[in-house]
Amino acid sequence: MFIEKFKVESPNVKYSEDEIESVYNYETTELVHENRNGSYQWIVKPKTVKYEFKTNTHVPKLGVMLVGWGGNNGSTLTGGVIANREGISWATKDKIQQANYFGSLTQASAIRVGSYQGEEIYAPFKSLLPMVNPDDIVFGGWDISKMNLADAMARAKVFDIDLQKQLRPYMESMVPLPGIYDQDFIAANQEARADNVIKGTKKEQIQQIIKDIKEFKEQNKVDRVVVLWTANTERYSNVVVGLNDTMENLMASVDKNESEISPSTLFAIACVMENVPFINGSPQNTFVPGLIDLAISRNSLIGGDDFKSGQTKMKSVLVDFLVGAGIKPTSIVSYNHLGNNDGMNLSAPQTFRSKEISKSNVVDDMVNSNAILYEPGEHPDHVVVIKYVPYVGDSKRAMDEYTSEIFMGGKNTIVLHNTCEDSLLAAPIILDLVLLAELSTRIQFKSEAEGKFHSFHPVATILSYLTKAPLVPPGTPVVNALSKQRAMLENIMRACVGLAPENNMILEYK
Ligand SMILES: NC(=O)c1ccc[n+]([C@@H]2O[C@H](COP(=O)([O-])OP(=O)(O)OC[C@H]3O[C@@H](n4cnc5c(N)ncnc54)[C@H](O)[C@@H]3O)[C@@H](O)[C@H]2O)c1
Ligand SMILES: O=P([O-])([O-])O[C@@H]1[C@@H](O)[C@H](O)[C@@H](O)[C@H](O)[C@@H]1O
Repeated sequence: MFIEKFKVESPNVKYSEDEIESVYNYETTELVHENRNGSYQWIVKPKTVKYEFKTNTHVPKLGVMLVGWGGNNGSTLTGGVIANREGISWATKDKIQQANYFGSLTQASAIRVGSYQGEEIYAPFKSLLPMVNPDDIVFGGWDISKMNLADAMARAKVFDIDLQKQLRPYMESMVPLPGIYDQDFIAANQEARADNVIKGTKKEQIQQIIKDIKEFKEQNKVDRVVVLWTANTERYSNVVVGLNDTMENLMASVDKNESEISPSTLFAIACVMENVPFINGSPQNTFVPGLIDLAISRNSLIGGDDFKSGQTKMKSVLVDFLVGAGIKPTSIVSYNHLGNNDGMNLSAPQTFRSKEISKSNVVDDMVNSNAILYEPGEHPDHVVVIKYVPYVGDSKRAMDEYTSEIFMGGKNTIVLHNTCEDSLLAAPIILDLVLLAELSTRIQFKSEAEGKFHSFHPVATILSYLTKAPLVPPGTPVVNALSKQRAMLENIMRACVGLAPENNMILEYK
């Protein structure tokens, strides 16, 4: 059975006008490696740590500023939210289609809250904690192309024509602010698009971005702003001692107008300086060490990298299943072609390399979790191929082959074919990223050992379910397995309302 909402009644949860307070017993373990009776043993000690959470329940009016607003993802998300907000339906060759948020974890997935009279009871994921209603989001942003959002939507060729016609009046007045264009960081084939750029030094560009954010916030009377990069994939920035390895060096490099500071890092600096959450939806290393340093020093949320939308999302499920089942993936080949502008930008070796990295590292945690299957340092052959084929447009054609070793020397080969508009996968993920980033800034918590409440670490690991290459605080583990990432997110939100993690034991029926 499905219920729309629920309230937790527990001595550990208190609802007030301004916040939800919860006390949560975090069940974990402590390991020791000790010499017992002359031989070293691993001892696992269950440990309970008491945490307190406070979630501010005042949901802000949220402004979302997209870098790359006029792109396929940016125009598709903007149009999709408008269609949902206005209740637009449109004719397709099959039926009259209603707007929906399918593909969004926060808007279209469910959680199990328990059982009632022998029936499993589920509720919307978004019913766990008060979240921004996406219909209320005010969109804005920047693009190096000055095309308005209605024309950009037509250029993207993602939405059905009848939908585009109905959306055009809402979108044609939306014009992106000038972006920061640096031909050294994206493919040369993007130059023709760059007719809407901020001139000046890198420092002046940062100051302009800060000014844009302040004016957007004032003009639209929004309470909070989240900035998300859905602009083109850049090449990796060189990380150099003295250039961008510390926040002092990074800021000094900006003052010296150092060429190696990328547009995405400039946007990130502006956002950190304004304490505006910044999320990187692309694979490049926007978050050079100096930027991470700066975000931590100012406790300003940063998250990324690279939306996890299709092939990689599937990979982080399939390899988790195989390794979890004791089957040994030995060869993974991920090929796709697509014909959108992203594909055209990725046709350059330096920008493709950024994507190849983010798409290749996604199996590391799963492989490293099982020494029965893999010797130290052993890993599957893993190849990523992306080709640009203009004719198919945004309709990405992904083909994957997974070969594994199975029982008694057997081999198993799984082949997948996956076709859909890439932007229809990415847009709901962008929505989740900005909604969860905003929510996480309203949560404070502390353990029994800590004197005062604090926010999550500014490097927002909580967003990892939505990214190919999760950005994590230095020295902390990267988890890519999709089920673990989703469970982490849901269970943290459950803890905020005093609910235990979903352990799927349902002992009551055993
Ligand atoms: N399924 C997906 O679509 C998917 C999945 C993962 C990651 N991504 C990443 O998301 C990003 C956007 O994808 P897309 O399909 O919308 O691409 P797109 O090329 O359609 O849109 C990118 C937009 O950014 C603009 N732009 C480029 N550099 C800019 C800058 N410095 N400042 C402001 N605007 C700039 C371009 O003019 C373009 O309008 C890409 O980096 C892509 O790799 C997409
Ligand atoms: O998310 P995913 O399907 O693994 O990866 C996708 C790539 O396969 C695609 O070629 C690229 O254009 C998209 O930006 C996205 O990164």
